[in-house]
Amino acid sequence: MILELDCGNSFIKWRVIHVADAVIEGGGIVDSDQALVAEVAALASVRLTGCRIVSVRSEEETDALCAVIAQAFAVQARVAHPAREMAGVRNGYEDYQRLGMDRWLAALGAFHVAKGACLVIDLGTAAKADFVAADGEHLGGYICPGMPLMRSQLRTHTRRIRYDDASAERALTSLLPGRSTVEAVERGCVLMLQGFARTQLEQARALWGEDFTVFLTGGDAPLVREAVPQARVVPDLVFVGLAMACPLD
Ligand SMILES: Nc1ncnc2c1ncn2[C@@H]1O[C@H](COP(=O)(O)OP(=O)(O)OP(=O)(O)O)[C@@H](O)[C@H]1O
Ligand SMILES: CC(C)(CO)[C@@H](O)C(=O)NCCC(=O)O
Ligand SMILES: [K+]
Repeated sequence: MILELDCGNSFIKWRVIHVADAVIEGGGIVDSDQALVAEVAALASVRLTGCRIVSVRSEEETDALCAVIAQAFAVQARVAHPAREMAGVRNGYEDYQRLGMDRWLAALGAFHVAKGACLVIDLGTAAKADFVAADGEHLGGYICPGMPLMRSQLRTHTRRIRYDDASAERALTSLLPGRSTVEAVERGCVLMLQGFARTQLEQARALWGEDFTVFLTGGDAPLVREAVPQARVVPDLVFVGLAMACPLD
């Protein structure tokens, strides 16, 4: 069994899979290295033979996580690194090392699955879109604040926007104009995300007509599902790319 980690800005997504057949033994989402070790160790009969990591955190934080993994499970983690070209995809950044590894791996995974032009929309702490043409050329993409950042900016920079998580969740049962602060903010931010997703779709149409695949991933993907009904929702798209970048056996 191997441990796979997608280390985002706010959360670490983890899963344990059997290498031979990729059957998933367990998984979860945690907000600290310590919680990660506790959850993985709690998985019955976990015997890890390897670990692969994609991280958008600093080198120091990523190294510290690798050390924690080595200590807890006696495996040396493989960390995915930037590449100019991989699996038929050519990195579109002027400086390929600057492209976020989560974006790069999601693009690799998407092109591998689509076998043609594709648009990846990844909604996490940040909202990201990336474009890969049919010949594998990564055209670049867009980065915007995601739902958590939009919400916290409003809370931070206003005096009178204050509400709790439970009422935030209740507010999203509809997207009608809000009749309370929590409804107005939560629904407004969801409409921003949906607008982001629709605009990316327009860009893809302008580039490729109807001949492309749209992928939707990230923790907040469900919030825009209806706005882009043609999208394939693939929550583990980054893991698909991670397996390609860091093969283990
Ligand atoms: N079980 C969950 N735990 C935490 N967040 C969740 C969960 N399910 C959905 N979410 C949503 O996912 C969002 C975070 O998404 P994600 O985990 O993809 O972010 P991230 O990887 O930390 O950020 P980024 O990819 O931008 O670095 C939060 O806004 C939250 O609303
Ligand atoms: C945009 C984020 C923060 C999203 O996780 C990540 O992909 C990242 O740190 N990227 C580096 C900057 C860039 O991709 O241009
Ligand atoms: K991520």
